[in-house]
Amino acid sequence: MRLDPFYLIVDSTAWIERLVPLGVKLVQLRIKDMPEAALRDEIRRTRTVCAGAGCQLIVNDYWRIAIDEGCDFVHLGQEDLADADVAAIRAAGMKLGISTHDEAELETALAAQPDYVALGPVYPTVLKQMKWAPQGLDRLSAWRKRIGTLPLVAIGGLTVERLEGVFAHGADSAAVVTDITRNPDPEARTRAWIAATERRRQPL
Ligand SMILES: Cc1ncc(COP(=O)(O)OP(=O)(O)O)c(N)n1
Ligand SMILES: Cc1nc(C(=O)O)sc1CCOP(=O)(O)O
Ligand SMILES: [Mg+2]
Repeated sequence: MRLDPFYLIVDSTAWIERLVPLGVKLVQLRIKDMPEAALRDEIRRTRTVCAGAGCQLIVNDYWRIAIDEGCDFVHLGQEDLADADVAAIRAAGMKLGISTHDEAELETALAAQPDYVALGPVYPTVLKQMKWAPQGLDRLSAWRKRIGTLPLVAIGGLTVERLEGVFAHGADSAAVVTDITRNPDPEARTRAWIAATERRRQPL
């Protein structure tokens, strides 16, 4: 499996309706603290938008709802994974991406036979408080050596200007939130990400 080199992460269908039509091919819906009925509605609407745009949707955290709604890819962190029924995720035919922040987490993730692993935060992030110091680029290279050809996602503090560094150190895909959503012109910044990753993009 190949991941698009530009991995957008947003917290609403509204963002997805706004940015996916620009040419985004890989997006994660990462919603926190929403009542279940509203969450289901967001996932359902996002799924429709992504299907129409030929964009791979990855649902963060809510693997049960993702199964119910016929989604085909979920992302889980280590705590999510500990509570999840990976066999049920697989039985539903879903792909699974897993977060890692240190070697022990990487071993736990690999034991679940994921479809990608994410390493973060590569750079400092302002999105959420992290208990890990920034990993740095050499850590990406170490992950690349350890995981062979398994897709590797870099996340945390990424910007257009930092892309070449993460790809040169072994990342297949670069995940981003605030460089786009807190940019004064999110559409222009999305186009800049698409352009900067164009030569690494392959048709889905
Ligand atoms: C691509 C990607 N990498 C890492 C994360 C973080 O997942 P997690 O550690 O479960 O934290 P939350 O995002 O759920 O707060 C991610 N979502 N996506
Ligand atoms: C959601 C998330 N997970 C991370 C991890 O390291 O697991 S870093 C992160 C935040 C990414 O946002 P930004 O691109 O704004 O830094
Ligand atoms: Mg999570």
